[in-house]
Amino acid sequence: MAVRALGYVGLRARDLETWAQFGTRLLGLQLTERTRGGLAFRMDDRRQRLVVAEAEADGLGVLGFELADAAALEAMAARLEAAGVRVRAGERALADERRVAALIRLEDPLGNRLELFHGAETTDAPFVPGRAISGFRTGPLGMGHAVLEVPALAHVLPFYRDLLGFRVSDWVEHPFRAYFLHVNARHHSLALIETGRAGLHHLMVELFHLDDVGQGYDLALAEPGRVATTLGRHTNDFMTSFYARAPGGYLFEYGWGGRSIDPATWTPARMEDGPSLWGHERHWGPEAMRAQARELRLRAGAKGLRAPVQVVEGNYAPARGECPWWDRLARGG
Ligand SMILES: Cc1ccc(O)c(O)c1CC[C@@H]1C(=O)CC[C@]2(C)C(=O)CC[C@@H]12
Ligand SMILES: [Fe+2]
Repeated sequence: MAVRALGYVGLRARDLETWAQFGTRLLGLQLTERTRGGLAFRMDDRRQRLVVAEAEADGLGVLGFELADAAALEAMAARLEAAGVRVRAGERALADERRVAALIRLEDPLGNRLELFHGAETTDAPFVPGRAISGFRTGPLGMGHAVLEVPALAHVLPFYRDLLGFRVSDWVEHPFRAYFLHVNARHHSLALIETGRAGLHHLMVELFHLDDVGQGYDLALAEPGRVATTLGRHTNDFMTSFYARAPGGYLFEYGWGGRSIDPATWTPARMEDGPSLWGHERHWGPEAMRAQARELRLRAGAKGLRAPVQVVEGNYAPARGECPWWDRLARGG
């Protein structure tokens, strides 16, 4: 019955052309369709991962959460209805448009549209990215994560946690309140930040290679106002990322190196070390960055005393036999 992954996302945009450029040239998505007053993008072997519909206002259209099969979907629909949530069957035409076998439609307590589905269509046609990237880390981890701004956590958290079955990875109390929720080995597929507003804060997509993120950062830096934060690494999911302003006001987090958790043994904990090991500073442009350098140096020094992030063979740590001193000192070989 449980939600397995963030399967797809629908956005609403006033200017499709600008979005098409952003999606392909910066993010590296494959634009597959420009019809029905909208855009469709691929990220992997799925026929479709992101759709952008032409609309009066920019923002979130729908979050598509994936369940295992028809039985799981049916059980979830029954559970939601029993709890008093209005659930509508997705029409055949909508399922076709989403390229899934079946779906149900509902709204979260804030009115954000959700679709629960199973049976996403895949294709053997190769993924052709919009710029030269190695590819997106998806599969069982889903397409990435979504972060929603909420006026009050108390009105929304019980819905996702207790009804839809999302599990808490960790939470923050200062300087803002936020909850990070998982449904698979991705540290969070959904997060809720209490800002007093309602809406989409950001979407995160994860790349296979750090170079994809670094080159994306270079491209974003070349456009005035595109970069919202500097490159940085998060304390909770270890994601190395930067945030880009998408056309429409919300952000896209472009990341690499996120940890995989084991949901069976994970224990939720309060985050105490701030959002980032380093970086993720508000980006002001080159002039202001130079002026801010002293403060950044001090902050980097303070953060540098922290314990290292999880050591993963061949990734954060050299592979066995590759670096003798590491084998001796860190591995105790
Ligand atoms: C804290 C955190 C951990 C992992 C994430 O994937 C993630 O997006 C975050 C949120 C980071 C951070 C925030 O919560 C407040 C608003 C911030 C400062 C931004 O404007 C960009 C980064 C955001
Ligand atoms: Fe994020």
